[in-house]
Amino acid sequence: MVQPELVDVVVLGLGVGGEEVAGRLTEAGLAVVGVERDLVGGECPYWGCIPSKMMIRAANALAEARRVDGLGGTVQVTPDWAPVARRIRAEATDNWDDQVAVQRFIDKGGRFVRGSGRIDGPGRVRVGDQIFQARHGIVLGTGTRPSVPPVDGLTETPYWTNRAAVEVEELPASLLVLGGGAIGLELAQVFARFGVRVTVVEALDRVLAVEEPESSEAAAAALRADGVEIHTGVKAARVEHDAAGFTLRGTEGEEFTAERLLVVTGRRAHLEELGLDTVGVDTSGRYLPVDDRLHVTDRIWAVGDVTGEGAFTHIAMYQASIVVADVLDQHRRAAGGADPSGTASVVGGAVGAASSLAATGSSGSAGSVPRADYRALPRVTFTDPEIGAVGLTEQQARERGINVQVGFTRLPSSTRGWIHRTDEVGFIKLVADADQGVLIGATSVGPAGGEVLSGLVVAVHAAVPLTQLRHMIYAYPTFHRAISEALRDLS
Ligand SMILES: Cc1cc2nc3c(=O)[nH]c(=O)nc-3n(C[C@H](O)[C@H](O)[C@H](O)COP(=O)(O)OP(=O)(O)OC[C@H]3O[C@@H](n4cnc5c(N)ncnc54)[C@H](O)[C@@H]3O)c2cc1C
Ligand SMILES: NC(=O)c1ccc[n+]([C@@H]2O[C@H](COP(=O)([O-])OP(=O)(O)OC[C@H]3O[C@@H](n4cnc5c(N)ncnc54)[C@H](O)[C@@H]3O)[C@@H](O)[C@H]2O)c1
Repeated sequence: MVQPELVDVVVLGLGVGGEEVAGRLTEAGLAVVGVERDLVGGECPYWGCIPSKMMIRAANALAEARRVDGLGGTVQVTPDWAPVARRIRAEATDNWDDQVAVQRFIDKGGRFVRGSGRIDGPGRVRVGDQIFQARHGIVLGTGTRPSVPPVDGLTETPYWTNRAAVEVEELPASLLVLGGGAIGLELAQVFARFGVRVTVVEALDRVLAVEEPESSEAAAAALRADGVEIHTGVKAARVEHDAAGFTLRGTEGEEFTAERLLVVTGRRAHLEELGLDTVGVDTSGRYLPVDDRLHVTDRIWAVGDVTGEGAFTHIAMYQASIVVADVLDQHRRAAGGADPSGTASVVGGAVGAASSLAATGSSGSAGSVPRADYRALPRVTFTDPEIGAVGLTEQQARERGINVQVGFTRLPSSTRGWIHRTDEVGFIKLVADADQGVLIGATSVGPAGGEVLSGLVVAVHAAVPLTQLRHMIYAYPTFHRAISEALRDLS
């Protein structure tokens, strides 16, 4: 029988959230074991946010160059994927090697274990034949994997997920994109701008259906302008693959063909793999429900995509800071002024520092542990135009029975939009709670929609009174000045 190693905390999954928790707790002097089966950093740096935004940056540069005609001369644009693929390998992913990230954690004093971890009773984690007993508890940052719909024939075909799309070195002539959400739209536009014939097939009646209907329209219009074919309301029935490529058939007899098929129909947490049954946690849901300090149950926390609070890197980081504060608070209480690391084994040289933390009392009391608050959750879909949103959509607000006011303005009718020649693209939409006199949601679509959003996030987060927002000075002629127009339109 293998003896368990006694440590302070085990972090299972070192993606965005887990890496942050493990690193900061280690820096604070706790004995931390970080377990990762794939690459330290997770989806975002290797197959998600960062490489996809490098692709978008390149595609937008092509699109911007094409806009020179009629504004300042003529430009002949010849797309070339090679520099994009090179940049993703060399600058973003180190050819999908996480050695630097692993070493960073070890240098902080953490103990790194490569492998698939599983909970094995209270406070206990098993990785292969190693067992760790965590004195303070376990943090789950195990993320999600692509959710592949049960379409006849699909799993037998060599379809792409986001990983293959990011790793591609030679572009196909044509691409079918199943799923018109954030990933589908961002990647569809990139590939279209590099000359790929792209078709998006979406089951719902509009793309980007989680956002305002006006956002869906703007995204669809922009992609169509780039040559993307968009089909909504299609229920995929069957997928076939042969030497010529893929055929996707819909339940109404629709037929779409392309050289490659990219499946981006959402993500799924694989809770059944985590051994949560050994601690009495129900895993029948889609995600792992957590309270506002990210507790799943006693001494088990979760961060990031696995919590289902929003699949965004900024959510994982936000939640990580709360977990770090909560674990340190628990650690200090457990120490009771004595050397708290005395009962834990020496892990990666971390021993001893925990007592200095207890002595300085630097992390505040239980009352100071911040609580998670998602009212002002920002989202940005990095299509061109960017689609930024915060808080509730109009429909969500109405469904909650709020006395809603809506303000809307089109960017092309603002001075900056007109100068910039945004054509028919871009708008600001505000959703206000008329009784409270504050904004509870907003959408900003335009060339810098994600950046313009920041002021609106502050307004929703801090519940800035509408009277204050109306009496603010908005620089002329900026894109964000359109917010003052939308405020005037609130009714
Ligand atoms: C194409 C794409 C583009 C995106 N763009 C953006 C963007 O622009 N902005 C944004 O905010 N978000 C974006 N996201 C979402 C973002 O990548 C995720 O929200 C983020 O990665 C979540 O971090 P996480 O730590 O929860 O999970 P992950 O990053 O998924 O990490 C979880 C880690 O846990 C490991 N793991 C799982 N189970 C175990 C186990 N049992 N034992 C050991 N290790 C385990 C996995 O190997 C993985 O490394 C994008 C995602 C994709 C796919
Ligand atoms: N810019 C960003 O912040 C960014 C970018 C990419 C991804 N992400 C995150 O990653 C998450 C996952 O992205 P995603 O695009 O895979 O998921 P998503 O849930 O955003 O979109 C999936 C889309 O696929 C559709 N769909 C589902 N089943 C289908 C089927 N059988 N046939 C056709 N369409 C189907 C859904 O209706 C939906 O529109 C997002 O929720 C987002 O939080 C964020």
